[in-house]
Amino acid sequence: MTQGQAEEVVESAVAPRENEQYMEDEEEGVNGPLLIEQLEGNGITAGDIRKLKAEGFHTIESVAYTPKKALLAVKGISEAKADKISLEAAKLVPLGFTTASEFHSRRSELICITTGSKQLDTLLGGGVETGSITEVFGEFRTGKSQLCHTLAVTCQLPIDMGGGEGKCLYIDTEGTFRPVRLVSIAQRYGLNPDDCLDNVAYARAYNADHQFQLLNLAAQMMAESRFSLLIVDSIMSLYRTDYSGRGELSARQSHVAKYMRTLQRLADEFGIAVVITNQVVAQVDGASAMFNPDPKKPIGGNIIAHSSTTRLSFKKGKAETRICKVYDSPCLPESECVFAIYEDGIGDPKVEEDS
Ligand SMILES: Nc1ncnc2c1ncn2[C@@H]1O[C@H](COP(=O)(O)OP(=O)(O)OP(=O)(O)O)[C@@H](O)[C@H]1O
Repeated sequence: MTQGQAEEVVESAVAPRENEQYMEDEEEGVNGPLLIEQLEGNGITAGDIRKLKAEGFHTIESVAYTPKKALLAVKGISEAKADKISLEAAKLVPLGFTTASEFHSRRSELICITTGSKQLDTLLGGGVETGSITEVFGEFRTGKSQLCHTLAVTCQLPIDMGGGEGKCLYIDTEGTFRPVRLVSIAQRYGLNPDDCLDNVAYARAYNADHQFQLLNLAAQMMAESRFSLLIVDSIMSLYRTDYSGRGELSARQSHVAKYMRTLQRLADEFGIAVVITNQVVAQVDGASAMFNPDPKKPIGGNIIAHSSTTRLSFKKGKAETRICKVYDSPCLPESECVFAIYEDGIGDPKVEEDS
């Protein structure tokens, strides 16, 4: 890439919220979510809006998608007011039936974010899909965090380069985020490393409750500027330490369910891709444990299984190579591919030259 091309890429990548295209989109009201302030009027006051925002409702979509019970839980919102808010939100956010063809055309507009590997992108039907949750699970050193680091950069690229033209929000529960990795990856794509780092909002989560509270802040930030990716690396590690033993299992799973539901809501509301990583444990039950010499399964049980849209299993390969298998997906076959981890992020394995 020439210096000129690189500058062009940097210019059109994310930070430019002021970018003309974004402004045009905003003026026409396309693409972005509807800000909660637009609900004011028709008996809904600025004070009501403030109360909703304090509880993490920053868009009209967020109130339209939430159950009435959650609106009633907002301090100072009466039953009549909750009904009014739901009614007004439903006028602006489509909640009814649509035809399959209209849904199909909407889905074809979904952006996929490149993983950095052509083979992995092909396996995923273009890359990591926006509007849904992708779970990546595998043993330690299988490249889960490396993929997250690569996506944190590629999500900032222009759409025609496989990006999402948005910033990244990175929730790190294990302290494995390394900004220096983003610098090398940014250089690979000709992005300015400083801009690239500025476009990643990073938070270290210290316990499961804090991990949840961060989503509230995330919603606020997403309402204020364009994000295309939210990463949680890794989803279950704090739950494993904060909830121990069978006695706390039910409380843990209900907290996880609420967390996953909020992630999906953010994906729907802001059209972002959500990527979560997960650990694995030895599988001691079932047929696969009998026939597989080293069976492993992701943790989090049915809650994680049902709320992740696409589930990918990572395994170690030779040297820097890793194997990705589609474990569960609503539209991808159960196939696999090989990718590799390099200093400049995820890529395709180098073809060995014949000697
Ligand atoms: N700068 C780099 N250049 C090339 N490979 C790297 C670099 N940094 C890390 N790796 C490779 O990435 C692998 C670690 O991957 P990653 O950190 O994504 O693991 P993980 O699957 O997230 O594991 P864990 O569950 O322990 O966090 C290591 O095997 C290492 O060889």
